[in-house]
Amino acid sequence: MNIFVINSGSSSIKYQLFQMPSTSPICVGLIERVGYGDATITHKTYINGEEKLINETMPIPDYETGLNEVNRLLTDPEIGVIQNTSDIAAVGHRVVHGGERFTELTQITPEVKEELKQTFQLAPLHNPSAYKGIEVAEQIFTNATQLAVFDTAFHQTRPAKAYRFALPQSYYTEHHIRGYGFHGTSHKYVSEQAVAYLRKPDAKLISIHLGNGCSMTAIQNGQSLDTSMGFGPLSGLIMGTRTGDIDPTVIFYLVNELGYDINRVSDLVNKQSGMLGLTGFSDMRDITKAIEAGDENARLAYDMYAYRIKKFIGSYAAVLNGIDAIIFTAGVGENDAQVRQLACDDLQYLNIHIDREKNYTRQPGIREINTHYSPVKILVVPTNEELEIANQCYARLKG
Ligand SMILES: Nc1ncnc2c1ncn2[C@@H]1O[C@H](COP(=O)(O)OP(=O)(O)O)[C@@H](O)[C@H]1O
Ligand SMILES: CC(=O)OP(=O)(O)O
Ligand SMILES: [Mg+2]
Repeated sequence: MNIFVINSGSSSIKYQLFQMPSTSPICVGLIERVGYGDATITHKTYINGEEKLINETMPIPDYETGLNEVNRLLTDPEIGVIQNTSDIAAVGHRVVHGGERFTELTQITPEVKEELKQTFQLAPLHNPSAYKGIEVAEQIFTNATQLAVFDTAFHQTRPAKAYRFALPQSYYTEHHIRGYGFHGTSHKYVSEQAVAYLRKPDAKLISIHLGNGCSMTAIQNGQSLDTSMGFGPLSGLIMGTRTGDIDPTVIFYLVNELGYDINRVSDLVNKQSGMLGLTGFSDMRDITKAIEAGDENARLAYDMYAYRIKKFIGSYAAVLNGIDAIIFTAGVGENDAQVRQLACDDLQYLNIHIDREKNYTRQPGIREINTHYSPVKILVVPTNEELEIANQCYARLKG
């Protein structure tokens, strides 16, 4: 059975085609810079043990164009991996925000789509593009079962004391205003990998997902106890273009004193802030280059980014009453040794000892970067949200 997974992000589309139940990827792809004239497609296929790589740069104005390009590559007579789009049994969609309504994997129906539209305001960078991905996939993969896997689902186990806000009761009961938490599919996947690696099902884990969006989760017995993102994917850590935690008084000031309307505030805190606002770059590789070139703003932004992570490590050590392992994952977490170093340095009090040499040595797969005497393990665990989604979809189809 073939399952196709689409992970529509704020400016990227990640996709993978899996042969199930073996979980072998038949094709893995990434489109970056959707919405720009110079979008790039990286499309890899794996057939009979042979890997082929296709790189293309072209204008991709929207998600529909992007997914049609993916369809073209999948079914191309020469390099295609499927003969016909009906060879795909299911399409799994990553949907970032499920609100209170969607707490587990859900088959997409016209009613579900209507309800998904109600979530656009809650995750404006993500849910509209996921919705678009669903609409296009329904047109391309007409015979496939369309399933949605929500980032918020894994965080359903959090206790009320962790997810409730200190607003009057009715804001929760009538308007469902509460913390939801995101990147759940990734936190679930990497924490399960870590549990298997440690051979400790009740491990106390702090999972640190550092991609474009960034979040941290405290996990025990495979369950999320607390997480740094809230009502929408905006709070907590400093991110590529999002502020993370800021004092809400700033927003009153922008509106009342500087005359901003609320859409401008939303654009500012979601799209113009974070590392982009501080340095002019949202990609950590560009920021590292700027630091090497002596850019003081980039240095400060980088220190702020790591400092915020360190503060959450301390906070979640308290939530968990101890730590067995810290997990770094996603684009920055897996690749940026200096961020890991700064976030874990000087935490001896919490029994965290990072090994500089191991940290800076690159290796594929799960790896341990703590010193041999460190009571707390520090792990780099590559995430694979698409594989986690494919596994969940397969389990549902098998009944
Ligand atoms: N070698 C690297 N060094 C530092 N940062 C990297 C490296 N490779 C990727 N990144 C960072 O990873 C980010 C993307 O991570 P990813 O997990 O793919 O995010 P998302 O899924 O949110 O798009 C990029 O913005 C970039 O900052
Ligand atoms: C929820 C979220 O921020 O997702 P991403 O990191 O893919 O932007
Ligand atoms: Mg991501």
